[in-house]
Amino acid sequence: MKPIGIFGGTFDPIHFGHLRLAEEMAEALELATVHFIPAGTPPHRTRPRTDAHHRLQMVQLAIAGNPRFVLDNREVGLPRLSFTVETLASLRDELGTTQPLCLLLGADAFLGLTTWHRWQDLFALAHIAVAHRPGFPQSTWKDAMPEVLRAELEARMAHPQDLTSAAAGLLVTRPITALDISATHIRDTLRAARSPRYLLPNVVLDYIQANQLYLPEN
Ligand SMILES: Nc1ncnc2c1ncn2[C@@H]1O[C@H](COP(=O)(O)OP(=O)(O)OP(=O)(O)O)[C@@H](O)[C@H]1O
Ligand SMILES: O=C(O)c1ccc[n+]([C@@H]2O[C@H](COP(=O)([O-])O)[C@@H](O)[C@H]2O)c1
Repeated sequence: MKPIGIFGGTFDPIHFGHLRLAEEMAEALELATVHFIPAGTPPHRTRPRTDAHHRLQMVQLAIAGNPRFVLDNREVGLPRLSFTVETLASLRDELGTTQPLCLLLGADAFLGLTTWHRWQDLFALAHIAVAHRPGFPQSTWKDAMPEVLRAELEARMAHPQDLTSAAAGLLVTRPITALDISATHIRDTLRAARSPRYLLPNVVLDYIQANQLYLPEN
């Protein structure tokens, strides 16, 4: 059974770094689908400045036309913090115990994994696939990673083709096209009244402009 990719993010706004990660991981790991799950109230950072309905809409516009990409709004409706372990548990309840699930993370998110709520339980619910990200070269991961996470990496390291052999519990790391794009940079660019064109899809930029998001005073 092909794995289903789970890709959570604040997506404030979604950009080509996110979309290439999802596309290249879907191809390399032969994912059936990738579920984009915008965070409601993320546990680890200040509340996103942009309303969830705008972030959902921008993801919807960005992934339209890609038959493998799906928008999943289960986190934004939550009246509380959205913890990934709970999101994966709810997906597991829906999809059954045998369906391989694969949580997609950029390297920066992976390096912070031990700070996540019940992080060690994540491996019982899904595989984890880590994409390289500019600024976080793999040669520095070992030093940047707590010893407990390094032990998990060594014990669980697998190849993409192994992900169909179990429903959860394996770790893969993949180089992807290095795009040094961040939502922070896009927000800063817009607030400075400069153009972020070609860092994100035109439909998303059109939406941002039509809805006057990321203005200098916001
Ligand atoms: N350019 C990129 N290359 C690889 N992974 C990325 C890239 N941008 C984001 N990601 C990954 O996508 C996921 C969601 O990221 P997020 O929505 O926080 O985007 P961001 O650009 O890092 O945002 P911000 O600048 O607001 O922190 C995370 O796992 C993150 O590591
Ligand atoms: O569950 C947690 O404790 C947890 C802590 C930090 C981040 N996450 C999730 O990781 C994903 C990427 O986060 P971010 O900040 O890079 O957008 C997003 O889905 C967050 O909800 C989850």
